[in-house]
Amino acid sequence: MSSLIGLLKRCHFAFLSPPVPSVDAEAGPPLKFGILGAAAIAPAALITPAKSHADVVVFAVAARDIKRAEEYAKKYGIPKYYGGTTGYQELLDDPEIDCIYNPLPNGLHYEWTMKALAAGKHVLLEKPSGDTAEETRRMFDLAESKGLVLLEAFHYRFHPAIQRAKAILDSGELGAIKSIYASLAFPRGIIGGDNDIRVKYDLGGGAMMDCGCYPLSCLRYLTSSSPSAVLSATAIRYPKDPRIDTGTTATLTFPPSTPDSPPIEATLRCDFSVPPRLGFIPRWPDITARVTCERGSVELFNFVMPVIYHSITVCPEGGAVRTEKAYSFPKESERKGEDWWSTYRYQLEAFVDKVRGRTPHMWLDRDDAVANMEWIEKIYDASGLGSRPQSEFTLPDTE
Ligand SMILES: NC(=O)C1=CN([C@@H]2O[C@H](COP(=O)(O)OP(=O)(O)OC[C@H]3O[C@@H](n4cnc5c(N)ncnc54)[C@H](OP(=O)(O)O)[C@@H]3O)[C@@H](O)[C@H]2O)C=CC1
Ligand SMILES: O=C1OC[C@@H](O)[C@H](O)[C@H]1O
Repeated sequence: MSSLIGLLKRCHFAFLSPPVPSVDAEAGPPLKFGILGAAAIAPAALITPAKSHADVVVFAVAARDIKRAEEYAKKYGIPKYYGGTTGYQELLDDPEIDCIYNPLPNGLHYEWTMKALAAGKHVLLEKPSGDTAEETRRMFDLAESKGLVLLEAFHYRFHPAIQRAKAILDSGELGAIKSIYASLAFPRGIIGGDNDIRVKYDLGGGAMMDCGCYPLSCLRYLTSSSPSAVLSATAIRYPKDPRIDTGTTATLTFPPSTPDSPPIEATLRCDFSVPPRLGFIPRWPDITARVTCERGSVELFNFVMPVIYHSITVCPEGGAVRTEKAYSFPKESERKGEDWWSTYRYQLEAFVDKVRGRTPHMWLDRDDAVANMEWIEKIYDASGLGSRPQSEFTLPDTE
């Protein structure tokens, strides 16, 4: 019962009504964020987390349709909105705005991140960072040349749960990693629909892009490396457009985790449309990272949305099985956070720290973002679907 109450409390504060910090009269003006597009993810990923961050104000939103922008701004208490064909650019040109949140479809990440950086704004960029690794390289080149912060929003990495799982692996308690499995798979009907950006090839759709980027990133994080090869990749093709995968399963190898151990065998699974068992029994989402080591195993259930509920099950060979939870960091680590902080709230803390010149508790850098895109492309190559189309956009003064 107490764990159910805990879950409800965490969800309430994380996604509905977070505690609002008191105003610090000494503090300077907060960072002003603008949102590109009236996107479905923005309330969870930025608007609500911002309410509990004293140094953040969601100041403006732009949508292609001004009415939609106005309604969205009103609904979420955003003071300013832009709309129409010039709305996105007007938002970027607003001199009051410091940071841009880019939750546009994947195929538009590159163009609008380049434009945002060119306008001198820091960018929190939704995952996956672009359609190709080349796009990702170019975005980071521009950010670096302008001294701006650019972060691929792999929010799960900022949460204590995944960091605890990695710390267990890194501690050596279980020995070298032998094999690893990571999955983000949803039952049919939760995500998608024929008009969803996820099934639009020209917008960078596909399950490997949308969901698969997480287990890939997770495999890379937990093994502290990138794959050495894709052994196999099988895509379930979307009947209405066979260039789109609604699910992909890939087997990969990773370099050995210790000098005298063999290469790691890895399996990645992603799916946004898992059919019901026997055609009618609904399935649970599979949001798991499972690692088998020389002397035991560790499994993190729900590495993507751990604030709702997660469990870290450690099975040391010959020892007692234990289950850990990590909703916040241990007190002695002096890291910021509360049990109800979502992955997005932890991420926002880090992003603001970086913009303010402080050292964030966790960061994902250029190499990480580029490597993830490279291996997404390699998995698509191996499944026969090929990369999503690279943007044809060129920024007038920089290319
Ligand atoms: N971090 C996370 O947990 C999640 C991240 N994401 C990522 O966020 C991004 C957006 O996802 P989501 O919010 O679900 O998507 P939505 O479809 O809700 O939002 C995308 C936005 O893009 C704008 N847009 C601009 N051009 C187009 C176009 N040609 N077709 C469609 N939309 C267009 C729309 O804005 P307008 O209002 O101007 O019409 C729309 O609001 C993706 O990159 C996705 O991978 C998604 C879900 C979860
Ligand atoms: O980023 C995401 O996280 C969870 C999924 O629901 C979603 O499709 C994806 O875009």
